[in-house]
Amino acid sequence: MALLTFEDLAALDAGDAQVAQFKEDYRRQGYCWLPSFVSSDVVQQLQCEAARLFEASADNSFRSTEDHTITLDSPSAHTDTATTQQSSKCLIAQDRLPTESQLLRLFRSPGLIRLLSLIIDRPVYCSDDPLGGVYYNVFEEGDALGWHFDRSPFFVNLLVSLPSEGGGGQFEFFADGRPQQEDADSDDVLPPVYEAGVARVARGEDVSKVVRPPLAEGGIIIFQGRRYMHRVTPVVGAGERRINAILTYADAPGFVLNTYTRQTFFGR
Ligand SMILES: O=C(O)CCC(=O)C(=O)O
Ligand SMILES: [Fe+2]
Repeated sequence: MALLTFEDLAALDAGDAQVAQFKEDYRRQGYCWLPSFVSSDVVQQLQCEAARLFEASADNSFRSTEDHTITLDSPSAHTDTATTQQSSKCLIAQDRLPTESQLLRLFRSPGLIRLLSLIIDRPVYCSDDPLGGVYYNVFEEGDALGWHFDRSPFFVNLLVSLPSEGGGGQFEFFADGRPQQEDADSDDVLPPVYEAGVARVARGEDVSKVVRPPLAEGGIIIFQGRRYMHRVTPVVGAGERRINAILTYADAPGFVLNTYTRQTFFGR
């Protein structure tokens, strides 16, 4: 596929073959990949910005370390301990970004919002959360995201800086998507047969359908995180770092995080 920059993509129309391909990828394989979404200059600016914020003050980021189930609940006495997952990472909240940040500009750009709406086939709006609208994730040695299903239907993830070869920090997902639920309220319940399958993957017993999309710095992955179980493998090696930015969009204006989520991931 020819590499399309942000400017090329922002100009695409609903009837464009490229948009149809992204839509089809997203629907059929659970994700679509926009390589080189931002130019290498912008990638470098974002790398510098994130590193500067991260290193300038411990107050600029918050480290969360959690044990959780694959549906992101707290493990209880009834949880199969072999499927309990560990996640740890540091987040740099949106309110720590300088007003002139390219990441803020990208997050709010009408071109990206329009493109997303076309790909996922419904209107999307920027999250209004002052901390969790758009934020950097920093994974250092030993950090990872355990296997999980997201609470929100999709995520938009810009890869800013990847560890070197062999340094881990790989995004992986289980190719069997969870069956679509008729009843939106039952969304957190996994059908028993399906649950047995994902438990084998979460226990590391079955990797036959684990997919590792080839991601690269500067690209964006739009992923159906509530339908497909996914993880980020541990970062391996002193000094290795993985930095990505999550851009949060909602199906209605005015979305904000609840107090619990803000406390857990941003510490305030
Ligand atoms: O950073 C990634 O590749 C995955 C992020 C993710 O799973 C999440 O934010 O829920
Ligand atoms: Fe996720």
